[in-house]
Amino acid sequence: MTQLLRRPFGTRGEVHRITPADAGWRYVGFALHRLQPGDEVAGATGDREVMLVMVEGKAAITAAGQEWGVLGDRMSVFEKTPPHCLYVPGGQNWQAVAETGCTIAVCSAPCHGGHPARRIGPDGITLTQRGTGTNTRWINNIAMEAEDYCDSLLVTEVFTPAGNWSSYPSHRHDEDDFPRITYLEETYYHRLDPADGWAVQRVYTDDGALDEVMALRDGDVVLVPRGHHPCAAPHGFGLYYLNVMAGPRRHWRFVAAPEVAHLM
Ligand SMILES: O=C(O)C[C@@H](O)[C@H](O)C(=O)CO
Repeated sequence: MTQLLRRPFGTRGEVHRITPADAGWRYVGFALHRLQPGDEVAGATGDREVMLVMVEGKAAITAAGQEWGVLGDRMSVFEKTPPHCLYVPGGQNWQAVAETGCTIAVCSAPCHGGHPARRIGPDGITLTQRGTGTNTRWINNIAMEAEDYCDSLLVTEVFTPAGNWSSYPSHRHDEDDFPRITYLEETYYHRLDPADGWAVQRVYTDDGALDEVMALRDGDVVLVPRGHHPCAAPHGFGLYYLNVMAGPRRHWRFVAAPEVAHLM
């Protein structure tokens, strides 16, 4: 069975690489680069579209035959300011040269050639409250359904205050039966504040065939191939994550877990 919890495999350069082949699924790819000033990273999109997310720090970006200047602003995700991102369609090259220490996420999914390269954020991304009480969390929609920037990628950031839950009430999006539910694979890139903290994510199906409860550390990635996927941040530790979802259609429709359906 695919290992769902992925620790970073390095501290500089590429530290995560999730490919569909490695994950045992068909759509979502996720890589993460941690660069020092002057470091370079480059890629070719091929038959996939890519969303470059400046998670932290600044880098000069060239992509799709254009210079996009220095992208990035916040030096810590916990500043909670909106991210600078760049959408790069299939069949293009991209390159980033770090201006400061920086963390760049490369979110990818199959493309159909429908969208041009473009900057996304920080303008137009507004931190928005979702949920109430201890289920309050704060969302930066980078490219969800309402943002028609991509062929198949859905990308969002979530800030879960210490002591709260998110991706909750538990829900799944693992069947292709639109409009009731859509099939979307998903990755979570997790960060903790302070960084020596921890949080918890459970990935489980209604029949219990999949049921994993994972202790998350700063910088971990979790794969959600199916099932419900709630997160909890303990008192004292704020949780940030970057979600990437993709599937055969670009709609996020989910079904609640039976035990929490009344909370929806
Ligand atoms: O609402 C949240 O707390 C985050 C979720 O939207 C998350 O992106 C997810 O669970 C997607 O299915």
